[in-house]
Amino acid sequence: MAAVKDDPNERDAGVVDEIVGYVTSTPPRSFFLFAGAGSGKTRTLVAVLRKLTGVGMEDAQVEPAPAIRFARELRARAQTIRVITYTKNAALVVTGRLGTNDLTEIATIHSFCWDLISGFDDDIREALLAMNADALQKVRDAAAGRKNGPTDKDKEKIGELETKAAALAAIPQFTYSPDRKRHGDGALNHSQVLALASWLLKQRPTLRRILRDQHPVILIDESQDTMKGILDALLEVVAEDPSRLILGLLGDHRQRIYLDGHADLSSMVPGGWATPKLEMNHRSQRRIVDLINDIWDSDLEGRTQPKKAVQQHPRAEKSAGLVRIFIGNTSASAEDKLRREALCESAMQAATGLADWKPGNSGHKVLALEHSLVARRGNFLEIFEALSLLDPDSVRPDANGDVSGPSAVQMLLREVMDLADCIKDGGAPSDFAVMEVLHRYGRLQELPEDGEARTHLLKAYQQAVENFVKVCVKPAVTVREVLESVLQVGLFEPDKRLVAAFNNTNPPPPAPKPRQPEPLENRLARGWHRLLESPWIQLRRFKTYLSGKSHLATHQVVKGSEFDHVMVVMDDEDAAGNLFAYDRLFGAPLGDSDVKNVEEGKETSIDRTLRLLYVTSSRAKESLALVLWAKDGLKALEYAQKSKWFKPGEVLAIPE
Ligand SMILES: Nc1ncnc2c1ncn2[C@@H]1O[C@H](COP(=O)(O)OP(=O)(O)OP(=O)(O)O)[C@@H](O)[C@H]1O
Repeated sequence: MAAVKDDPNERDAGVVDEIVGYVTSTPPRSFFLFAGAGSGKTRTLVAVLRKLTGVGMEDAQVEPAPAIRFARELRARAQTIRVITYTKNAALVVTGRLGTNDLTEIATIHSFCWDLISGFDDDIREALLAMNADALQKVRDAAAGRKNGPTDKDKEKIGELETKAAALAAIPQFTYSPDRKRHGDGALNHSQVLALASWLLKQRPTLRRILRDQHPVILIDESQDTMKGILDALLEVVAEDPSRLILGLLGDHRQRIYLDGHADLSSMVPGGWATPKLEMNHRSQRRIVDLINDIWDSDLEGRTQPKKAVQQHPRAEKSAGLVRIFIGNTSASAEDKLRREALCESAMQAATGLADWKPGNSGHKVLALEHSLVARRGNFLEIFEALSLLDPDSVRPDANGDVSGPSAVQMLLREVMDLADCIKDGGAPSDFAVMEVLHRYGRLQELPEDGEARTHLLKAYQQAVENFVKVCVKPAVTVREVLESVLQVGLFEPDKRLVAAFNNTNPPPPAPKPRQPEPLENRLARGWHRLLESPWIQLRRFKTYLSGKSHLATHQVVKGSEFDHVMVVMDDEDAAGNLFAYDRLFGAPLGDSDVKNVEEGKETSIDRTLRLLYVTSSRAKESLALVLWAKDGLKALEYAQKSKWFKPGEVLAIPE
């Protein structure tokens, strides 16, 4: 026992038992676990679940009696502990580490909410009708308030909502269609399911009772980003009978990056709750842990969020780490920025002596603020822009890994790409590999029964594959050229929209003027044209990016991940929108809306950007390069040199 107590790496060793104690004590206590970056939340969560359920603890020497009793009661009452994660991936990680455990259910908030409400079709209908009636009332009130009476738009909206009410009243059954594959009146999407669950939890005592009867403990990971509405509803259920439902919130307010979450969850935690804390950062070297502590602890003009937080400690053996910040003027051209960012990577290679930092090497992760900035850095901007015109929602990878590109181009991204994978180093692919791909997509199963026709088609396939290989290895080959070899004999089954676009020889319509609306068909026509004329190689790069395997990512998507070496590119000029403003963390004056928000005590761009910088910087285990393209590079450089965030020698100009 003494050894654990004296070991600085074990300063959080008692937290698991502390939490188990809160859950199993009489009366039990809900809790908020302050768990900072790299503090081992998942490990803590898994250890708590093991102890509470006894599953996976069979070899443990002494099992505390209250925990044994608690597990026995769960089983006797057919109850489970419910764990809500932020992403599907996080649910898989927790399930994987926990192993088979019939006393826990781990899933995302959407699954949790749907499990809770599915089957209650009458209640769902009533809730949807009530929400629709609220929306209708708002539009009617606004229309009634107009000097010249309701506008045509008001009338149209009122008509739409009335029609929707009639349609809702006629739906017998509701389903959840998260992947947007099922359509129809009764198909509910992500946000509807969340809104319905919080509405029903607030309005239906029976549902609250069912929840308590099924799950006496609900643990929510990443609670700082969990949708406000659901969290509020659950807090109300707990307040109604604190001994029958225990809520355990795991979170780090410094890492809140989505606007769905509560602005300051930690200060909303009810008085009687326990607030255990994890103080270790097991992930990063000391230099990085010191930096993120200092980032959070800074007094910046325009900051409204409190500095309240647990100071983190690195592991004893992680006493090193390297940090650099490179600063230049954002007026540099896009090409110049890319070239000079590569010089920053080389400078990191020289400073660390590691080939992982070689420009373009996948040993380090490059983070840009926006997907199109990533696409430019990854050299797939043309494809990215073309596909964004076709379906903007399907091209931006999210933390769930659910995004797979526009549905009309799936054949290119899956079948054709898999066939291209058979070509090794420009040589002819093996017949076996090609057959395997054709089989995977059902093409061999669909061959005609008749022997002659079958042989004929197989020969045509063979010829098409030969043409395909020849085209693919050509430098600068376009998507159109590659597609031609596939479409000629119908090697795979294409989407009708893809074929129509391929056969369309009309020139594309011109791009609209900035901020002018564009008819959908024009946008699609431009997207198709651009896609077909783009370099084929870019489609591969785009696919790698979508799958999360690229060495490039956006700032937001890497939440929860960790990498040995990280480069964070900060460029307000390039990033559309004014939610974030890195310049202002380095001495640039506040914007008008910031000044107004400070006066009103509301969140500012400084608050949001500071949290994002906290998240990105804390992903690095060994070394971290911050690259700032500032409006006034010289001023920002001077500011950074004086800032307590950096040590002498860490602040450099971006090499020319
Ligand atoms: N008790 C521990 N001893 C040693 N290593 C640990 C311990 N707990 C966690 N780690 C390691 O530290 C790293 C960070 O852990 P983890 O990813 O679970 O942190 P986290 O709390 O989820 O962080 P974040 O909120 O920043 O994503 C991982 O590599 C993990 O394996």
